[in-house]
Amino acid sequence: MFKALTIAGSDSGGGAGIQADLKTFQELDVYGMSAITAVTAQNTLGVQGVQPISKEMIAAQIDAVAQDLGVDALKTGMLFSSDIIITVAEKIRHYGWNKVVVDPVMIAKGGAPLLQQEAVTAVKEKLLPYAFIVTPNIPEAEELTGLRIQSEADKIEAAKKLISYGVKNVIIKGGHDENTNESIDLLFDGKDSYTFTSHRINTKNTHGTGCTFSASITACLAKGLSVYESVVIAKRFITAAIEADLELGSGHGPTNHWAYKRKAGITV
Ligand SMILES: Nc1ncnc2c1ncn2[C@@H]1O[C@H](COP(=O)(O)OP(=O)(O)OP(=O)(O)O)[C@@H](O)[C@H]1O
Ligand SMILES: Cc1ncc(CO)c(N)n1
Repeated sequence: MFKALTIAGSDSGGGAGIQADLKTFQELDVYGMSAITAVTAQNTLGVQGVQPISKEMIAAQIDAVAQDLGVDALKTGMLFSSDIIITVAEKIRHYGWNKVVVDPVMIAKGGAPLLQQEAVTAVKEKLLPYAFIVTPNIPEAEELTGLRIQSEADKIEAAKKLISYGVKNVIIKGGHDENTNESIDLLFDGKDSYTFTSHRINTKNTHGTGCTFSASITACLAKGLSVYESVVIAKRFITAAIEADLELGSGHGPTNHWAYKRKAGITV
């Protein structure tokens, strides 16, 4: 039995955040647990409200899981404020967790802020030193490094800068690079870089792609796979989920979390 924890925000619409993470853990045969950092009122059209949870309650959720169930790997998603980031980083340090996936969530697809601007420094200084892998999209990598990313060489430069903050591995996702008909993710382990390429799927239903991708990596790390192997599976999982996207709601619809398992011929 492998167990994974997500420390992230709730998306009432079910396509991103905690809900996407738990669905992904389940599909990859990993027992999922959660510590909710904020509740969002959200659907495919946008974010209608955000209510952060107190840092005491976030700490209590993490302690409850750590002290009874145990954690093989964890991911962080929406953390919203510096206070929450510091609380989470302190718990990661306290429990000595090292399979830590940091998805530096900043802005929802519709443009709503999920991280306060003044909290970016806390992500860099307080959280990234504990990250085994950080999974920014291109705008997030630009914000964290202050660099412009337009080419593969730029991605490597940005990844090197992120490594200098104490992260072990970096994957810069290519979902936002609409200049190509491919979606290219670049993994850098501090020494070598590897690219993971899929054809660009023409759909507006990409709500929660980043959450789903980082949750897949977390589930695979929990099972004991290497970072490279985990990214291979995560890329297959997210590509299948976007290919079989769900036409739900009238905005950016969710991806299909059960597509990967169905594709493998596993039906219940
Ligand atoms: N249109 C697409 N076609 C194929 N793959 C895609 C597409 N959009 C995103 N991806 C893949 O989905 C994963 C997540 O990338 P993306 O850059 O969309 O993350 P994100 O912006 O953090 O997502 P989120 O909307 O959850 O914040 C990556 O593996 C990326 O290559
Ligand atoms: C709660 C939450 N976390 C992350 C994202 C990013 O997709 C979102 N839209 N909502």
